[in-house]
Amino acid sequence: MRSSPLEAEVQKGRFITFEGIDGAGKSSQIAAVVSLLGARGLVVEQSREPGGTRLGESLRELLLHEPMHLETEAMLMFAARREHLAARIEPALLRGEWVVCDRFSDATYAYQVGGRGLEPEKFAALETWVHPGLQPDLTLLFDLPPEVAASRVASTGADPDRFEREQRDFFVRVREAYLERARHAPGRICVIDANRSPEQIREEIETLIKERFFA
Ligand SMILES: Nc1ncnc2c1ncn2[C@@H]1O[C@H](COP(=O)(O)OP(=O)(O)O)[C@@H](O)[C@H]1O
Ligand SMILES: Cc1cn([C@H]2C[C@H](O)[C@@H](COP(=O)(O)OP(=O)(O)O)O2)c(=O)[nH]c1=O
Repeated sequence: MRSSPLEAEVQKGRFITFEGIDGAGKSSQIAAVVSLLGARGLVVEQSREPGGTRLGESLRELLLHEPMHLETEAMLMFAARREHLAARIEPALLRGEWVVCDRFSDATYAYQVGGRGLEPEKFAALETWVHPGLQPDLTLLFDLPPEVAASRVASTGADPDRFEREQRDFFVRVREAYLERARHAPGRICVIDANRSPEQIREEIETLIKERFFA
């Protein structure tokens, strides 16, 4: 028996992504959103890019540590994403589950187009190839000055990867590309001022998610 449009709507899974330059503070906020959704009885699939599958995690290792041509980098990001979509994201959404993902294609636009200088047409061709017609339902873009983000990354004491070792102007370009992408998709991408306390940010995100999905 076919479900009514209302039932179909209720059963439909939602796709939420988190974006921002390295050190923006996404990680702990993702955990808060996952528990907020879980507390509503929703089944939530949490993942990250590059990664999310065994193959994707192997590609992540290469992407984060192995020097490579910028087009190789862009294509490997999308190769990992293709696998991730097929193996996890699309099946979860079809089951009516919610997917919360640390980064998606906006990161490729920001880092590879904005940061590295990949031609936007090449990015658009890959995006159309890999996920035609699919975009997140909501993207939370954590925005803050690169110098603040860099000092947060440094304070973790962890060995910086290939991206985290980039200089300030790289992150200025990445940030600008993210904001440009947000200007083109104002209904999907919400810009969050990430240069505030974790509590203030969490409150804003909780309100936003309640208004967007549960009002
Ligand atoms: N709002 C915040 N204010 C100050 N420090 C923060 C904030 N959010 C996160 N941090 C700290 O900054 C560092 C990077 O945060 P993280 O969540 O790993 O960033 P991301 O996942 O965006 O790279 C961590 O040490 C974290 O504790
Ligand atoms: C998904 C994606 C990530 N990246 C970069 C951004 C990050 O520097 C890096 C890994 O992202 P992330 O998991 O946020 O790093 P960390 O766990 O260290 O906070 O990959 C791209 O350059 N393009 C992409 O498409």
